[in-house]
Amino acid sequence: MTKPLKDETNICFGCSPNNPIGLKMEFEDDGDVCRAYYTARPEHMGWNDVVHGGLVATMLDEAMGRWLWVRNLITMTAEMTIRYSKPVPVGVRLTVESSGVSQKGKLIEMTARIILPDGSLAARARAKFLKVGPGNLPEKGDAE
Ligand SMILES: CCCCCCCC(=O)SCCNC(=O)CCNC(=O)[C@H](O)C(C)(C)COP(=O)(O)OP(=O)(O)OC[C@H]1O[C@@H](n2cnc3c(N)ncnc32)[C@H](O)[C@@H]1OP(=O)(O)O
Repeated sequence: MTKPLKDETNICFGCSPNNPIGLKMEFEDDGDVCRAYYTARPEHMGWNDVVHGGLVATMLDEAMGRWLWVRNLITMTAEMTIRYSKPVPVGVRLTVESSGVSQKGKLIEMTARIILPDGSLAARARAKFLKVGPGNLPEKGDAE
């Protein structure tokens, strides 16, 4: 298994509780989906109570990276496309979800989305991750 994410040497900007300026996202696995409930803070704002687009990308990247990490897939983000459909407000409970799409050799395609409290889709990402370590994408429905 990969290094535990709660390890005190983990200072990941997205998920570590040890990074004083990090997002501190907390994920749970729900079958084939990795999910975080996250409320962005005022310091995450671009302007006008809207979360900075780069941090929206970070949340999506983190969700996909996390999905892979807990499945022992050691990867790096190689490409990511984001559709920003609605402004993501600070101070509201967001649902950030990711799932695996496909694998071809070292290339793993992933998807992620941010859902607002009213159930509408605010942003979605498609990304390619390149494997830099062992492991393969589980078949759909495979339990952890
Ligand atoms: C819990 C943890 C959560 C973490 C979430 C955060 C994750 C991150 O943000 S990681 C940081 C951001 N990403 C990076 O810094 C990555 C920087 N890039 C790199 O290090 C390298 O380019 C890396 C590792 C992606 C690929 O390097 P390397 O293995 O040498 O790849 P390379 O030889 O160029 O390509 C391998 C194959 O993949 C293909 N490939 C590479 N990139 C792409 C792409 N974007 N799309 C399609 N194919 C690609 C190449 O064409 C090549 O194919 P083939 O073998 O058929 O010729």
